[in-house]
Amino acid sequence: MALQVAVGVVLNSRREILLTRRAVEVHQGGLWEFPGGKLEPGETVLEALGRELREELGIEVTKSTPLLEVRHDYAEGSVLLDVHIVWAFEGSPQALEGQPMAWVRQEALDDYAFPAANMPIIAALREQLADSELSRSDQGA
Ligand SMILES: Nc1nc2c([nH]c(=O)n2[C@@H]2O[C@H](COP(=O)(O)OP(=O)(O)OP(=O)(O)O)[C@@H](O)[C@H]2O)c(=O)[nH]1
Ligand SMILES: [Mg+2]
Repeated sequence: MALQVAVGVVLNSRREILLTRRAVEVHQGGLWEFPGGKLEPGETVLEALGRELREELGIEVTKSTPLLEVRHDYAEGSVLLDVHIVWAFEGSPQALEGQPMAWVRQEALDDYAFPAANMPIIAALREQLADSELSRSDQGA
């Protein structure tokens, strides 16, 4: 069975994307990722997302929407990434686990090295952001 993982694409008011870098010694170490982590027994994806972002960044998610689910088979085992866009949160994100952190514009995501499972996330995110920009300009925002 695939390891279930809750993943958050956290956006700020400038529509920049929060990336953190995985520690060198862990699975997919040294690569950039979206914050998140494994579901604990009995937890829903949204509960896990809230807990992981609280633990890793010290923020409270106040608005999120599902983006996509990605299954990927690594040599070490399969993961099922349940990815949500975090449109709003309380608090100011800090790298509480000492991980490097960066706010990155969508156009600059190609400059960062991600785990292989993340490629479809970035494609879906770009579509979603393009759609939300269109609806924002429709509303004169
Ligand atoms: N958080 C996160 N995990 C990802 C991403 N892409 C990806 O393949 N993964 C994989 O998902 C798995 C679980 O993520 P994790 O290591 O963050 O889990 P966690 O926070 O619960 O870790 P812990 O065991 O240190 O508590 C890892 O095997 C990781 O390589 C991503 O963008 N974000
Ligand atoms: Mg994690």
